[in-house]
Amino acid sequence: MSFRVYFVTPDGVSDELVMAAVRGGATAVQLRDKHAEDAAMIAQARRLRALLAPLGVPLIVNDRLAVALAARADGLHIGQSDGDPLRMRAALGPVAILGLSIETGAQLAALPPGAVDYLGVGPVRATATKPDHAAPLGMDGLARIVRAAPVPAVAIGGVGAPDIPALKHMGCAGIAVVSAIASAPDPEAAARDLAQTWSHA
Ligand SMILES: Cc1ncc(COP(=O)(O)OP(=O)(O)O)c(N)n1
Ligand SMILES: Cc1nc(C(=O)O)sc1CCOP(=O)(O)O
Ligand SMILES: [Mg+2]
Repeated sequence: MSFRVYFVTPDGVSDELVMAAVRGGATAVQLRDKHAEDAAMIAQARRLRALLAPLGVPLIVNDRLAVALAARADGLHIGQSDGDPLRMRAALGPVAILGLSIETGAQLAALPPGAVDYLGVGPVRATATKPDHAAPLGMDGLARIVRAAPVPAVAIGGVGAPDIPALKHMGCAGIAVVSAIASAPDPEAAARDLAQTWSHA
């Protein structure tokens, strides 16, 4: 799996927007909707999985283990207060992709060995997309965590194309973005710009 351009969806995302991001070059998709009913999220995750699987693009579900299981998603992303990673791993099985948010060096130090496949590290900067975000790490704080990470780490929170060279060179496996794609006038072109910038960095 490649996390180079990891599209994290805004609430209420359309299937069309997700597919535009993937046409542009998004390599992974996280269905994140903080307000949808479980049933609606399961239905959308099933549709997206059917569209994305033939393209080799994994679908990760944010927060909701039951949705990930019901939709046979490729994986689940959890935060520090979303449950025990070891319990999630046991429920998902060994093949599923499990991601965990890391906001501090102390959280990284407490990571149970072997529990998760990747880390989402952030926020790099303050972002209106997640009003309850932790204190921004800045590039230096991010680099300290990324360099110590035992599994691939993606940068999240207020990041965009201009950050890519620095993030790639510090060792990030990719960038996870909402607004850099979803709020762009042309989401497909924005995803293409992120993917090409990553390739050339
Ligand atoms: C790739 C990635 N990294 C971090 C997060 C944030 O997860 P969390 O801290 O659980 O916050 P919410 O997204 O649930 O608001 C993420 N979703 N994806
Ligand atoms: C979903 C999410 N998690 C974050 C974290 O720091 O864990 S920041 C964030 C929102 C990222 O959106 P944008 O790319 O628009 O800044
Ligand atoms: Mg969460």
